[in-house]
Amino acid sequence: MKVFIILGISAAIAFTAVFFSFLQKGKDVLFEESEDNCITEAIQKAYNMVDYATKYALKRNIQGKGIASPTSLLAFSKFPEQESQDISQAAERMEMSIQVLKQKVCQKHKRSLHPTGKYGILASKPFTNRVLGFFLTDLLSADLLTMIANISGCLAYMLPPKCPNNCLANKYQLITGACNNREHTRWGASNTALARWLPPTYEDGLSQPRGWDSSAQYNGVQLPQPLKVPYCVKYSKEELGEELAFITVYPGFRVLSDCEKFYLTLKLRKYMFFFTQVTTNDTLFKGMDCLPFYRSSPTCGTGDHSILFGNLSALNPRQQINGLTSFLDASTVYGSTSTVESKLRNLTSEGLLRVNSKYHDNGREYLPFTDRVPSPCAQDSNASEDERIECFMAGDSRSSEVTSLTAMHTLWLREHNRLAWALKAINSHWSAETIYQEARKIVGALHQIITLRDYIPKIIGSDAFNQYIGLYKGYDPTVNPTVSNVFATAAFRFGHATIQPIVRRLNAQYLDDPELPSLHLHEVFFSPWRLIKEGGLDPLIRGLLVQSAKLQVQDQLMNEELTDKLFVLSNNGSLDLASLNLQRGRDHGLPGYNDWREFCGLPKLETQTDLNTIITNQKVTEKIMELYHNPSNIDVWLGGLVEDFLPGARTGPLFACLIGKQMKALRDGDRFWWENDNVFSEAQKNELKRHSLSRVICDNTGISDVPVDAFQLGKFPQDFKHCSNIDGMNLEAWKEIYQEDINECENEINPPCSLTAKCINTKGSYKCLCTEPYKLAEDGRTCIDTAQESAVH
Ligand code: HEM
Repeated sequence: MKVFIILGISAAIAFTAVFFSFLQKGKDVLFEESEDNCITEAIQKAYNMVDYATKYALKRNIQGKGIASPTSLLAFSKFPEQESQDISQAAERMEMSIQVLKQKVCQKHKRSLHPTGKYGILASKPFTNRVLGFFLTDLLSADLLTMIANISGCLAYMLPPKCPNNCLANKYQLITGACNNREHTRWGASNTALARWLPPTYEDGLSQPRGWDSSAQYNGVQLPQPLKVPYCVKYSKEELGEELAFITVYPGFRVLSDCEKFYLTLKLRKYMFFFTQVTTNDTLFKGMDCLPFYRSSPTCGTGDHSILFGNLSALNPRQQINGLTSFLDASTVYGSTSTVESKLRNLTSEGLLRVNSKYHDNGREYLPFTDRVPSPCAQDSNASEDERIECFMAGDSRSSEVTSLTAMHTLWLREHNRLAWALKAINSHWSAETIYQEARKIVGALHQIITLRDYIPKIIGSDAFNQYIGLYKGYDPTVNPTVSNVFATAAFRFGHATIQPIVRRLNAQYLDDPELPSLHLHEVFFSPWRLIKEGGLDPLIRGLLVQSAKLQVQDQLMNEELTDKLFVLSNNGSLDLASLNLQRGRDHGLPGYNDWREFCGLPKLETQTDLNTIITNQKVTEKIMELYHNPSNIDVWLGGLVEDFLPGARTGPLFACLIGKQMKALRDGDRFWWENDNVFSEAQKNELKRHSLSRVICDNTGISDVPVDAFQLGKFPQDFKHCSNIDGMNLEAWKEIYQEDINECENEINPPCSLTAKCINTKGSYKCLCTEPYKLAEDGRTCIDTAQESAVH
């Protein structure tokens, strides 16, 4: 005992000495370097700015009084949960410190500029001759740099997560998606950087978006302002329908939400408003100098502050955080962090998700309301002041963005609870945790099946599906499933061209209902009250089943509802989804259209004639060339969107390639993919395959007739089937044969182990153990002396 006390005291002394020397060193570094208070002031200033912005600016934006502006609504739908906020804030503090230090004239420390210096190397792409200021590592000591990293909290988020190695963690995906890959534990996890398939193109090589510097030239010309781009895609004519049902849009929406969400960066940096100046001709945005645009938050250790985490050769340009898990694991239903998950779960029930305690839909559940009140969702103008209907809460904060999307979120909440009840009925001995996890696992598998089997082939066509995705050959731990930046920021936003501007609500005969007239899209933005007070889920879902998705025509890509009226709840401003998409691509440093075509092995397009080989509508190519002058300058979202479709597809070759490659990575790099060995039993897999979105609708709404394939547009009644004829899974395959465990060791009459061995009971069996120097004999029940045994031999 004494030994331990002495050791303890020595350790304490040693620790204190190290601790104080560290503090002293830190103090020296901070205060000696900053006799003129230059550095400490700069850091302090940066921190104050970030903390102020976090506390007030964003909050004010989100919780303003009166009718919410489009920007507040966008902010609300992208508002990060606490854990993600902490990470974003750490990264912001770090980046802001560096920015302030860069701007601050620390003459005493400032060395001569490096005309071809370290930034010069970076700036070679595309601005070799730009002098971007003195290099910061020349100015700050390594100790101080590490200290800034530490103080900001960034270092902590760069360490690999600890992976639990217990039975539960091996059976069910962690809520954050971490540890799915045992070696690369952060692959696909929430709150990590989006993957880069091509190096980013920032103007300064690190973080400045293309087009920020209005004098910068690309292939001899300036890039067009994003607000000019709706000119190429916007239209206001009557709708053209296509042969897919409008509901096709919503799995897409779900996939995206499963995959990524960007956090708002703080409204501080001057290039917040980069390239969104409104020109005098923009009648739509009259009276506004610029459209607000929040940059996506950087991840720790990238962008301006990457210099802190390595030498120059390892410089790390700005990367963006993905707040959700990358995996198709239904994180839109369950959340991507344990904090959100525990808000969504009903922890006192048998594995259920929480439901709305105030409102019901003909006896069926609604999503619970958000706890971030008052939320910015629109209110019924006929309702009294105190009868507020807040935004809903789901695994993804965008669940209230459009009423039809809310309906789909609600459908999956109900499916989880339906499964949980059914599993409990089959396996009464299961704990609440097992029921919750098993139901979650099934819902995750259904998301995977519906996405990959029923949805993606219709989007990229069967040829591209076979080329880029193909048959499943098993889990490949070398594949990184992390969602790529180009997928999130460009390719998967093809969906914005498939949105109908009208939302229909239909009665049980699938006819327009005079009580529930059709609505314009802008009338259903952030309006959960419409769901609750205007007929619930069923009329909306019927509308999605018989209304066609919008046909994508090259000169009619995005309706005015999305370009002129995005998130408009009153006349206090507007957003435009087309320019947001473009700006986002530049904010994320996406290379241009031709770079991505080359990445996919598609020929580079040099001239308008080349463009016309893949975009048959010449008026469109003319407009594009008028804006961009050179095909290489085209922003990838626009270029990919206007390409002619592949046969049987809803995208052209570029987006088919990018979506296909992403889907393959999401499938092959997922250890918990439903088809992987030992994730489900063979019997369970066979049952899962029988299920479909149509069945989910039948089981969770009052709708009695549906098409067999919910995505294929059909006419009622001839193309519809009664729900009793729609196939679905039989949960008996999840029945666990439970036998009460018999403790064999208690059998005194016929003891399983000899008297020399110790008997240990195990589930369904027993073990006989011997202690040294004895070992178990071949009969498995007697202990023999090893010394005697070797003497005999
Ligand atoms: C009425 C329907 C829709 C509306 C109002 C809508 C609106 C938005 C908005 C405002 C953003 C954020 C823009 C930014 O600041 O960068 C966004 C992002 C995105 N949208 Fe849509 N969208 C809709 C449907 C879809 C569909 C059908 C798809 C795909 C099939 C899709 C794919 C994406 C993707 C991949 C992102 C980026 C990821 C994210 O921010 O979560 N959207 N959408």
